[in-house]
Amino acid sequence: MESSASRHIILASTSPRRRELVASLHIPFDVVPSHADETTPAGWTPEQIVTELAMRKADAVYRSLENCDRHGIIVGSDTIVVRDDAVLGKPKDVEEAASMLRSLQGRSHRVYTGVACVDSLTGTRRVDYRMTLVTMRPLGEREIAAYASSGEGLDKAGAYAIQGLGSTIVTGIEGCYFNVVGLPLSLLAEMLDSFGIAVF
Ligand SMILES: Cc1cn([C@H]2C[C@H](O)[C@@H](COP(=O)(O)OP(=O)(O)OP(=O)(O)O)O2)c(=O)[nH]c1=O
Repeated sequence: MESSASRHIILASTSPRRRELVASLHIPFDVVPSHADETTPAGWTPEQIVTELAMRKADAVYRSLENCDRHGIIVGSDTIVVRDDAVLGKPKDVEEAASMLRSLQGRSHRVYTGVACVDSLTGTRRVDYRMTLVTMRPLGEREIAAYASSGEGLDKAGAYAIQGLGSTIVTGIEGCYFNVVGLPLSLLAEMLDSFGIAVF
């Protein structure tokens, strides 16, 4: 069996943000969306949720590529927003987006992203996560309604995008910015290094 995958990433994601972030590493990559089931049992901790879902996404692609000659490190990732003990995923509509924003404004919350890497040749796997603390300024009802209906947060955990118009409502972060956007690049680089792939 060959020891490690070639210098190539297979991104198990439909997210255009993750694609852009991986591109910034200048490592050749391609994208294979995973469509893994993203439900988890009640009572799981944020760390459990993001590490399990990141691995589910990478593993679904690993299994779909069996007996195929595409090789590389398969990368799966999952992001959630946690307010007190409530886990916020992506809102289902503008109304739910508004209610998420109402609960996040004027305070801090945590953003967790899990990252899983699976070597397509050996099946060797690793998973880890990062957490970033994000503070949002107070928002009035009119602002909440206007931002929610802009649609920017509809496909994002917590119903906002720090990298977009959401940048104007976030007043501070503690931790990795890229973790909030969906892929902590310093963690990914560390994990790739452990598979023998140096970023530079
Ligand atoms: C909080 C926040 C989240 N997000 C995004 C990152 C993730 O793409 C998304 C959370 O959904 P995920 O389920 O983690 O990912 P996804 O469905 O977009 O893509 P895939 O599962 O195919 O990889 O929210 C931002 O882009 N900006 C932000 O500020």
